[in-house]
Amino acid sequence: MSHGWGYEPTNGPDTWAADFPLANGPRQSPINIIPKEAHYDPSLKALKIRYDPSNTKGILNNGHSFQVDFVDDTDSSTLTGGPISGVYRLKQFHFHWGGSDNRGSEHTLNGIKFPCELHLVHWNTKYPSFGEAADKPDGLAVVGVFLKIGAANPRLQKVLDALDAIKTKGKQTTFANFDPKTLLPGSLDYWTYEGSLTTPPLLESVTWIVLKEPISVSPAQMAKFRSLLFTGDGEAPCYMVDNYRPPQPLKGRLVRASFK
Ligand SMILES: O=C1NC(=O)[C@@H](c2ccccc2)S1
Ligand SMILES: [Zn+2]
Repeated sequence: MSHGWGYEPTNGPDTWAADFPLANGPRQSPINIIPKEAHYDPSLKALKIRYDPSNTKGILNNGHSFQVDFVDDTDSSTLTGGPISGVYRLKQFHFHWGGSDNRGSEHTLNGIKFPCELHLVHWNTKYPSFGEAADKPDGLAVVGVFLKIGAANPRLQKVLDALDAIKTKGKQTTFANFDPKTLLPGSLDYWTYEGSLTTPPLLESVTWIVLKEPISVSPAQMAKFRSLLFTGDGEAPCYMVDNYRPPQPLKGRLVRASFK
């Protein structure tokens, strides 16, 4: 029985193409962002992000990361403006991180890896649901935020304090009234490019919006991320670390900047 995809040597990113041929597609993510090679586009609009904390539904260890899910049956938590047209609804946010502070992000900046990267996943309401949007070229928009080692980030703490209750794969717990906007940096300057999901099925449906300004995270807070397990109750424990896909070939794509 073939074990599912993951981030170990036997099932990690280098093995995904066997089951998910899109892995070698023309618009794969993440990428290495080289600011000097990005094209400033004055026609890019400012991001408009409006989240309703009461939409927070819960927090789950999905065996690859942990995610905070949101009620998405109305337009109360949305992303508009920026490089996208129409209204995209917030579905969930999650993170990718490393086993030590020198790695963990999916996107890199001039080849530099950050210890962690936040992804806020939104789907295009021109489609009836996330599931319907997920395989359309304009189906999803993910806002990526780099986390940089520094002072402890008080905005992260409520999320990290919930992790003790979801240590193993499949565990979920109540999590309410959280405003993901509090996790965003002061500047909403961004780079944008057309890409994909960074996990199988690697669908080429994501308009990526990567913020220029990182938010802070302390070494102790990073240790909290690393206390989670990839494995379920009763399985030999394997710490949830290095759950990131490395940068993929740009294949001629343009990376645009919303700022000079
Ligand atoms: O930005 C991304 N990060 C991930 O883990 C991928 C994903 C896959 C399915 C649902 C939501 C996100 S796409
Ligand atoms: Zn992600």
